Amino acid sequence: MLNDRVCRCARNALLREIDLTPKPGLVDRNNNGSHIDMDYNLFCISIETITPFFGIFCQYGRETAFSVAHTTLPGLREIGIKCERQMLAATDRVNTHKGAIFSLALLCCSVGRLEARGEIADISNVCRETSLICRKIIETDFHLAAEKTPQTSGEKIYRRYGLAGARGEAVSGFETVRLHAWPTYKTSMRMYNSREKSELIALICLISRNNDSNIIARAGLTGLDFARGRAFRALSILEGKGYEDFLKDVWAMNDEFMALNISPGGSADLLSVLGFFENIDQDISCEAVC
Ligand SMILES: CC(C)(COP(=O)(O)OP(=O)(O)OC[C@H]1O[C@@H](n2cnc3c(N)ncnc32)[C@H](O[C@H]2O[C@H](COP(=O)(O)OP(=O)(O)OP(=O)(O)O)[C@@H](O)[C@H]2O)[C@@H]1O)[C@@H](O)C(=O)NCCC(=O)NCCS
Ligand SMILES: Nc1ncnc2[nH]cnc12
Repeated sequence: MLNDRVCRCARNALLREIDLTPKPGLVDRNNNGSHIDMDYNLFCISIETITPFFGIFCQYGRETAFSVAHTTLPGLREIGIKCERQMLAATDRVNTHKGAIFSLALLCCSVGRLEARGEIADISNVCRETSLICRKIIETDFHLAAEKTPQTSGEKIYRRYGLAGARGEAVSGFETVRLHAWPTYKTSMRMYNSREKSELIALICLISRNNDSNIIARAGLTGLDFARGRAFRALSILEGKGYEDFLKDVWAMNDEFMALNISPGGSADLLSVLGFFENIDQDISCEAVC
């Protein structure tokens, strides 16, 4: 897959995420969720700003494909920090996609590494490669930096609760997406033949299972427990009463999350990861057929 196709896969995944409406507590086409500092247009500006970097992440993966995976993370992070800076410059310092940059950068780099070695860049291989790149990230970011004053939400949350947030998800090879949201999405696509309905069901599945550091940072473990339980309840409504009742309940969830300042930003990023999975899955099947 050419670097510009990888860029398109990542950009499309980010656009599908921001376009999905409703999304409890999150920015969408209808409202800004639990956010006073960002809206739909700002996310679109952010997406166009960071998109070119996904090709650079992929090219970096091609150039370091035969290096031991975890030794390439510092170099990838240097590019990621430049990308973050461009994002913050474009958004007047609002953090729209810090987590999405991290997750998608790893996936784009993994595509480059696999293709440079002549291996197929399917979901399973890309997730395994990402896990190998991040193999030492918990040790280096948290344990070796134990004396360092925690600066970010993730560092503070790990220090306090032992939950690894975005890093933990990457180390697991995006297990919450791979083992839960992606199968749920594929089943929903077969049942409803609707990408929008399937994306929303997958998002609620993610919220029900994800240890989202954004929720913890804003509403503590109590907020995380509430959000996960509330998402499970919406899924049980889907199973028991069907999609229309589920959708009504998700709109109610949005009001409840906003009242509690809950924003599942990490789950929104994992929905972008799911969109990236679908795009590379289709690209492979397309290449196979085309
Ligand atoms: C590796 C880093 C990204 C780690 O950053 P941090 O130490 O902060 O770690 P986390 O808090 O764990 O995660 C950072 C962001 O990742 C998203 N996230 C959270 N939990 C999960 C999860 N379980 N799975 C996946 N992703 C997760 C989340 O990002 C989204 O939410 C942000 C917007 O929400 P908001 O509440 O507005 O956030 P704030 O502005 O911080 O709060 P307010 O001030 O508004 O109240 C947005 O970022 C979304 O993307 C987490 O925020 C990082 O340290 C790093 O290394 N970056 C530089 C290197 C780099 O980019 N490398 C790329 C190649 S490796
Ligand atoms: N749609 C969204 N709303 C709020 N935070 C997010 N982080 C990633 N996507 C988001």
